[in-house]
Amino acid sequence: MSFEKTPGWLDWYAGPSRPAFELPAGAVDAHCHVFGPGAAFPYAPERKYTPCDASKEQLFALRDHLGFTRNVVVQATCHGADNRAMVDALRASGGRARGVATVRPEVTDAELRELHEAGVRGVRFNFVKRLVDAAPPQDLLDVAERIAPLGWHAVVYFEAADLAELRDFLLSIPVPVVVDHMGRPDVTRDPDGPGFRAFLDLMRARDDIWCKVTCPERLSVDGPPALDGERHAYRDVVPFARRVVEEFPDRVLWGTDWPHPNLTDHMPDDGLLVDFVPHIAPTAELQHKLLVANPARLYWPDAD
Ligand SMILES: O=C(O)c1cc(C(=O)O)oc(=O)c1
Repeated sequence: MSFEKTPGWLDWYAGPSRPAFELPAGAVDAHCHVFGPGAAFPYAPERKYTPCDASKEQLFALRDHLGFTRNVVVQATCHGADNRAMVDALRASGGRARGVATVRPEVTDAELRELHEAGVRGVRFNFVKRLVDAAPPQDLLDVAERIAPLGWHAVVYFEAADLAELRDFLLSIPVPVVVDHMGRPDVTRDPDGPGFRAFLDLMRARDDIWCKVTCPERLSVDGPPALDGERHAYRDVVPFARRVVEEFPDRVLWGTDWPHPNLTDHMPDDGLLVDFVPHIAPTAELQHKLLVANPARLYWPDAD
């Protein structure tokens, strides 16, 4: 099957630079995706965008180029609940990738076990309206009950404006919760103001809520973008991410978000994106927790 990508959609950046920041040994890119290729793994009929292809081989090449050891491949919404492309990447990784799946309430226990055996350790609940038609909360809670015995967690993606409405639901999820992209704060606001305080309060409400301090390229309003050798990209996002890293050093994760779905303004150089890390995690200890120890605890708890 051949697909035509959504107009205005930018392809991922080929030939990224090597980061100036040297990643610690064992670093995990804890948020990235594969797209298709569409000819082998067709995009879902219910998708809200059609991406360019971004294969597992290209993901693994980026991992090696940037200096990561492992990946967490998160099911992208363009594949709906068809996890085959993501699972194919996990199986090809030789144990160097774990996954987060999207499942429907009717998923069988045998299917969940098969996903587990492939390396899946979580499910994704998405509330971003431009990406999905959100499932009824009770369906999601039923799924969460089903995955609890497997030791999985729920990855949730929502907009800051929807947090007040979602808060009680999020707090009722009976497994650990990982919030994508800091709950998408409005970085033109004060990081000490009510909007981001509501997010930090959510993190404080349970000690098993984690946060991905990811996607500065999506959240930034005044850049400058991680392009053309820029060493201080996305400065407006730094106070938000750093706040989370410093208050919750043992519950933060970082990832590239490659291949950066739905960017229409600019496409970051992933090498320069890695150089964002020391701005938000300024000490070697914080960097090690963020990039190595935390993702290892969540995704490879049995590894030595
Ligand atoms: O903000 C986005 O557009 C976005 C989309 C997806 C997805 O389509 O799965 O995943 C992300 O992490 C971010």
